[in-house]
Amino acid sequence: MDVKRVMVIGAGQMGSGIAQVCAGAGYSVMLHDLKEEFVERGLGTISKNLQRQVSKGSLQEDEKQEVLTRINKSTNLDNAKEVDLVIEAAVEKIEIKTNLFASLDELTQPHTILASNTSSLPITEIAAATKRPEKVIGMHFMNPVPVMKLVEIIRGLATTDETYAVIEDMTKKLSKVPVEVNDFPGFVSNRVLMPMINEAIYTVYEGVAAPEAVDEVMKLGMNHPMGPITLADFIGLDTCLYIMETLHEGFGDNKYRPCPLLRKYVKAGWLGRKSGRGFYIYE
Ligand SMILES: CC(=O)CC(=O)SCCNC(=O)CCNC(=O)[C@H](O)C(C)(C)COP(=O)(O)OP(=O)(O)OC[C@H]1O[C@@H](n2cnc3c(N)ncnc32)[C@H](O)[C@@H]1OP(=O)(O)O
Ligand SMILES: NC(=O)C1=CN([C@@H]2O[C@H](COP(=O)(O)OP(=O)(O)OC[C@H]3O[C@@H](n4cnc5c(N)ncnc54)[C@H](OP(=O)(O)O)[C@@H]3O)[C@@H](O)[C@H]2O)C=CC1
Repeated sequence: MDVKRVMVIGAGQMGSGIAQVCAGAGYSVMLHDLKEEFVERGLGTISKNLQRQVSKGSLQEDEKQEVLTRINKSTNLDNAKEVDLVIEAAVEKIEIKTNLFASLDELTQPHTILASNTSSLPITEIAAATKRPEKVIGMHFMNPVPVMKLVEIIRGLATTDETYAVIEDMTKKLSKVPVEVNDFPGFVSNRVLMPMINEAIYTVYEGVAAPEAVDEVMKLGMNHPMGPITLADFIGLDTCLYIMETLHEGFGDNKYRPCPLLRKYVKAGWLGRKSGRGFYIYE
């Protein structure tokens, strides 16, 4: 099957990045969110990123316009009937994803592949909400999508080799590197990354060091491009908490208990960079 038309669900930081790289690689993209203002915000981010490339001379102005014209707006899920692939990048909540996938299964054509950009949730459970589990797969991009090379591809229990091959091929067409992993909580990326971030938040919670000091230790001592507290703010503290909850529940192991300070910040609406405040304050 040849993918030509893609719907990206969720115009947040991940969905807008995914839409940008798909349109940049020549795919026709529909960017979908619940409200027009969210889609507009996502398009604004894409336009800003492309403009940065124009300013640096790595993209021509007419190429930027071409990329933008390949992205259409959607606030009606019925539009999914027009596409060959859906990439879902809504919030990291299992009930939101299973509801979306059940609706998409009804709305889309039989050949359409349904992919989720989930960070940690079981692909097999998302697939079970549909009557086409063989065409459901995890396609996990990294943030910021236009920059990061990895796409972790996750097979659910019923995902066929054919579905895998289509997604692997598309990942390469997006100039990304696919890595295949199995369906266990947090897959590989967040099973390794998120406990480190959670532990870094514990060091702040327990008064071992200030956020700035924790970040400096990991940047200068371990050569990480961003310290773990800055990275948590960058990912979104809500997303970090949901991933820790998935690991905790999925493995039943106390070593994955989310730090109470992380919970407190999310309850306060301090979600990190995207809400203007997390461990740090953003203008
Ligand atoms: C939670 C999950 O499920 C999985 C995840 O995604 S976990 C998060 C994974 N991501 C990371 O770990 C990111 C860690 N941070 C980094 O790698 C770097 O800090 C960074 C790439 C984000 C920025 O790099 P930097 O060297 O500090 O900044 P800068 O020099 O300004 O940017 C480097 C390039 O990235 C681009 N860039 C930076 N931020 C960007 C953004 N948000 N969107 C698009 N492009 C961006 C810049 O335009 C620049 O592009 P060129 O090379 O073409 O000039
Ligand atoms: N942040 C990261 O670093 C990474 C995140 N991911 C995963 O990508 C997904 C999205 O994360 P991210 O982009 O950071 O989150 P954001 O909060 O930035 O964006 C999510 C978007 O999805 C919208 N949305 C929520 N529910 C629905 C729905 N039912 N239908 C359509 N749109 C909906 C939200 O709208 P509203 O604001 O109204 O809720 C919001 O605009 C999550 O599953 C996350 O785990 C994967 C890799 C990295």
